[in-house]
Amino acid sequence: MDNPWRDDDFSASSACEVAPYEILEPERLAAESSDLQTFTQNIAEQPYDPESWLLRARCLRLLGFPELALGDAYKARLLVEASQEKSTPLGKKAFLALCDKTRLLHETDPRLAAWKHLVSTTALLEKRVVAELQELELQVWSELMEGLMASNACSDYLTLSQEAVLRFPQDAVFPSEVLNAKSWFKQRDDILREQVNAGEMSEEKMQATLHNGGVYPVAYPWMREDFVSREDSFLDGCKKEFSVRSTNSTVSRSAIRDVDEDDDAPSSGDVLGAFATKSIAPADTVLVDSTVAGVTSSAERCPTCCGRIMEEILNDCCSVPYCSTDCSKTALDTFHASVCGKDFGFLTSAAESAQLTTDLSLDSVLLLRVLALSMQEPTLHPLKTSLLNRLTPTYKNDELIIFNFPDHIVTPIRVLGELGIDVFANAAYDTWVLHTIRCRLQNNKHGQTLDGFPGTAVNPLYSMFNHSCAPNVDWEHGDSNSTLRMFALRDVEEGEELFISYIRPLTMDYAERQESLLPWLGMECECERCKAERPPTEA
Ligand SMILES: C[S@@+](CC[C@H](N)C(=O)[O-])C[C@H]1O[C@@H](n2cnc3c(N)ncnc32)[C@H](O)[C@@H]1O
Repeated sequence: MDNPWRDDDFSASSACEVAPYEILEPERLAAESSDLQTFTQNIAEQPYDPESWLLRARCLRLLGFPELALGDAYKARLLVEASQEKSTPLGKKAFLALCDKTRLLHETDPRLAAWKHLVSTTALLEKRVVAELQELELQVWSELMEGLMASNACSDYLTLSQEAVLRFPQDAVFPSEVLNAKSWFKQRDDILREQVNAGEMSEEKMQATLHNGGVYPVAYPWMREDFVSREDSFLDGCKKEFSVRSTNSTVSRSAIRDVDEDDDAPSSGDVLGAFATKSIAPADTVLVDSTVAGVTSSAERCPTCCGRIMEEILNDCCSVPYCSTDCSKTALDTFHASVCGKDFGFLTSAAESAQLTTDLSLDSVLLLRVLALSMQEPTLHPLKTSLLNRLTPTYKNDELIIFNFPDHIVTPIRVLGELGIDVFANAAYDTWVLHTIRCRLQNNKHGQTLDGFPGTAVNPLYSMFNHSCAPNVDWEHGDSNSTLRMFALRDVEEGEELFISYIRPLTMDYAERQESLLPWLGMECECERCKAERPPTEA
């Protein structure tokens, strides 16, 4: 966020259905984006001052990024609550930060000169800060509610406003927030119920929509170019990975998203795909791809490959069992050191009750794995580490990415804390980084059910395959682990792009396929079958 703001293709993530976001007028935008840099700088200098986080939260919401505003407002809340207790190291640091700031302001701001006597002794200063904290706390809760509204998190808004009324019974405003939230929730419930009754929406989707908010996945305007697209060196490295795993395929630039029909030039954009390097016969293996980050609902499977553990293999450091010496070594080399001895029971016990591969509790365990992997490449920014650097999100997307406060703000911040990352002082794991990681995972992970246990995984080479509604490749994995075998569905010629299908069943008609694919593609499917079936008005 301390990088200069890229004005060119800035779009907001806010998608509030009750008060749609409007991009600020240029002058206001310039002022807020400059404030954003100032607040970011203030946070870098004094990360434990809750007020700086609150100010930046407000600024981020006004700029159209409520999911980030909520991250900052939640950090402000944690700091306020800790400093009210003062018993923890965090509380002491936060209280001290506020005391220092208050004293300095009274010493240097001419408008406060007349009030200097109010902070002239330590006891007076502390009394003043305690009063400021009460005021700050109310502002933080109000900001959280604003953020929840702007991120469409109607259900969380209702819960938080009800909590606010209990926590601040004297406050005159919070009861009206509850009324607002209830009326919004009912309105949403009625609209969705009508869609279910009309057969336009499944009951399952209705419940997810009712209880979750959503934001547009966007490239944040302060992101460096190499966070938005991958360098050529990545392509070279990925070609080498293919050459180890496959005798008949490689990765190269794909023209799948080049919608300009007259342009015959190879794609210059950052869109890659898998290609046959020789002819491939039906059922022949294209490649075998082991998972780098796979999780299941069972705590009893191998942490590395999600396989069954027939004979327990242990490392020297702790009693976590693996299914093989390869897996125990991979764990040590790539992620285990970051989690060893730490308690993530709150995540794994939630995941154990997952019924579907899309359960958000599985996503949280996957996020933990990905963070643990990135921490073992400490010299790189998390978004540049070997797994995350390869994954692309879909930014040009009219479809919202699910967002809710417990799963996407509270849990990730707790996970980072358990991993030993100071979420206040370590900007490398700021909320925009976490949210970008989520968008990348969302676009590249796949569901897996092993021996009846639902799970989710990212397989590094599989994630390079584009989609076609008439695929020439399919993939399978047994119950034994998350390793995927990709195989040809028909004769494939040398040089042909290799496509899998992201959706099932492929018997769906054109419109149904587009709807199912939108979350992944963010545009109409550009495969040959869809191009041929596209209704003439849209061609
Ligand atoms: C799993 S990734 C595939 C590899 C990706 N092309 C890359 O460069 O890393 C999925 C993304 O590829 C693009 N894509 C794949 N199939 C597509 C299709 N049929 N039409 C348009 N875009 C497609 C979309 O941007 C999608 O979000």
